[in-house]
Amino acid sequence: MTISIWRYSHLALAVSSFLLLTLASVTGVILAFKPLIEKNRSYRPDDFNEIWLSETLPVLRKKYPGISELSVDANQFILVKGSDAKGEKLLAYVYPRTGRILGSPENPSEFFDWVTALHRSLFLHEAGRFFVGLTAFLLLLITISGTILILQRQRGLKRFFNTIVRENFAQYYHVVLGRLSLVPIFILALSGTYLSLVRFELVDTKHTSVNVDFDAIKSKPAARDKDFAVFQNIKLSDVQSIEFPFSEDVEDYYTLKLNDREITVNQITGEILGEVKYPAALRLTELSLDLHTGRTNGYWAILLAIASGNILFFIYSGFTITFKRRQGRVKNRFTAAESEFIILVGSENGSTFTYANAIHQQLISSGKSAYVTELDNYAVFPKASHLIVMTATYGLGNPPTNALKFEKNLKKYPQQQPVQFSVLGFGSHSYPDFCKFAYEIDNLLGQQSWAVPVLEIHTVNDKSPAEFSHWADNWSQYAGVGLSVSSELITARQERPHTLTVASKTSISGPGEAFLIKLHPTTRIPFTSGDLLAIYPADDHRERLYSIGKIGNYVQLSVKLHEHGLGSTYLYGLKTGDEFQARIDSNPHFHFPEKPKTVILISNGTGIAPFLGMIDQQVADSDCHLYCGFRDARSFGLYKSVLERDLENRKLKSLHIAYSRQGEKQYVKDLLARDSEFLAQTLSDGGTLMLCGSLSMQNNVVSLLEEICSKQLKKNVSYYQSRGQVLMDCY
Ligand SMILES: Cc1cc2nc3c(=O)[nH]c(=O)nc-3n(C[C@H](O)[C@H](O)[C@H](O)COP(=O)(O)O)c2cc1C
Repeated sequence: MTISIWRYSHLALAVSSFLLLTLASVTGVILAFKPLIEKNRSYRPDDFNEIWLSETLPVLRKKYPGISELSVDANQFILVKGSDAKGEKLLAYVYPRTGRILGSPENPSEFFDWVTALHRSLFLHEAGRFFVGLTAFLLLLITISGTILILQRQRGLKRFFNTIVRENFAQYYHVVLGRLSLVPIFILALSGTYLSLVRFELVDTKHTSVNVDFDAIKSKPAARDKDFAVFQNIKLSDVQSIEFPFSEDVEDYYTLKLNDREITVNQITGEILGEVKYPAALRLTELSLDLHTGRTNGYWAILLAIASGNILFFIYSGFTITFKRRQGRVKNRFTAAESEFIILVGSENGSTFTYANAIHQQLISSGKSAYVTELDNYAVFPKASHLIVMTATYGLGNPPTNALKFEKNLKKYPQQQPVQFSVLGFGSHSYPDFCKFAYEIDNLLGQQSWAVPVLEIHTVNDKSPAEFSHWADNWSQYAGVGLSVSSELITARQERPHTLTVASKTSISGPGEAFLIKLHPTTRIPFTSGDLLAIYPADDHRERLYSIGKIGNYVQLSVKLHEHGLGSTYLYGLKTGDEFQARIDSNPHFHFPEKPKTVILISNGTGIAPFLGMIDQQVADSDCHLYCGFRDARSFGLYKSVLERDLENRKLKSLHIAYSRQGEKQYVKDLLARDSEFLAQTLSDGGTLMLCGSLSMQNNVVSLLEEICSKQLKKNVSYYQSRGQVLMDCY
């Protein structure tokens, strides 16, 4: 069953029972102190477990000839009733071996009686008892659904006690304490439910008393009571109560109510006159009482008090979690049908809605029609020009509960006009399948004919505001929609702290061609290949990002000159020795693997830029392969000599080039299809694939990889993406 059903059941049960549960828990905590206070009076003989009836009954009867009854209470205090040697009323706790009086029973505490009545029946008699019983049963179901939720969260029994990822205080302690108090709460709930069933006679605990055949009672052979075999074989610890013979007449006998049966004993001969075993249900009732009240064991009583206290905490933390989840819900001003910007959210605990709402509000305040909804509400959006998907990942890289139907709906409702999309994954590196569901959605959208990627997928680790604002900056640039920088979540990032000097630049004959530009940071800045250079060509808010190849200590960019291109025209206009202000952003998700196995670099066009740096940073005999696509041999010419040298130096193990406008007219995807077995082997051996270039190349390559992975590895690409084995930085 899916996580949602269990979660909703857990919540529904908690909602329906929380008032009574609060009352039962508060009174439960108080009542747990009752046995502790009672046990504090020490009338329990130290050798309680060692005393045989033959060692105590004759002594007591001799000392108190008028004794009528002996009972052993839950505290293992021995109470005798009747009259003493002087004929006075006897009601006292005694030491059973000597009959010495230890103390008298105190009047029951009015306070505890009051709390007990409240706990058992809410002072509402039978109706109250029914509701209390029902609450115990609901608690049992809450415990079961809670256990299943923990099992799902921890991905199985083996990892049940593994570390819990701390999302927030309420969530963390709800699970941590839930795991610890699971057993006592389960026992409390089960025993409480059972006792209610007994109370309403839905469980049959009746038993018949022993039938004594008076005609068969013998008065011979007489024996001394201390020699009775039956007394020599029963310990005081097995006894609930004993009725003494009323007189010395042979027809009066002992009645022994033991823990598991009742027997009657001839007082002259010691012969057993009759025996009745209690039904299992009655024994279970006693056990339930012991377990539910902690009356027989002080440590258990303390544990019950803690568990009851925990229930109160679960009520608080459970509702806090639910409240947080609901907090993020959205109020839309526009309908889905009239909105240009559609924001789809996949969220389990609501935090992703906070980010979606921030973007929604900014779009609305800049005069756009925007609509936020859950991923499952995906449909045809007739006016949409932009689709933003923000989604969390749960469990084994699964969708959150409000995104389960998305894939089906996506196939069912193709958009009728081109829609630009961008996917932002929310996740945590504490889980092995980092943002896996977001990768899946990005790949799925990439395969839709109407969907036009605006940006490479971005991810946000542990709700990092910096990563979120990085995406927001990029999206706003590429989608051409200004997002106000006043939002708390989206920080303005137009700082240009780094000064760079142009060290060299290659020449081209005109727009459409690519050039290499080498820049030298004037101060020492830690950076590496795959990081990004942000420039502000018009000295305003407009930012252009370029992927860096680190060559020695130089920042090398490979740039295609676009006619009227803001960034490329600016960069091509720079001369050797010129200085300008920019910013180098670390881009760790696209760094060369630290402990590389086989690494396959895949690019088209100027996407080769970071790879030139990565290859340059290798040592000889590295297991690094480059698959790159160009229009023709001329466009490859810019990189030819460097790559041939890298091959010679064995920094690059193999080079595969596809020309799209020359010879066989191949794309990089065709080369990869040819070497599909090598790709599959690399992934299954833990190697890495890195993609840089155009988003359309990325889409083609991802669909090919999807095919290779499902056929040869029986996995989705997103599986490898979420494990950092398929890295992409496309634009
Ligand atoms: C039980 C649980 C399982 C999670 N599983 C994953 C996971 O497999 N991969 C991942 O990247 N993040 C995982 N996360 C992290 C969430 O996706 C991340 O915290 C996200 O920001 C939560 O968004 P939400 O509050 O909108 O649901 C998990 C979080 C929890 C509590």
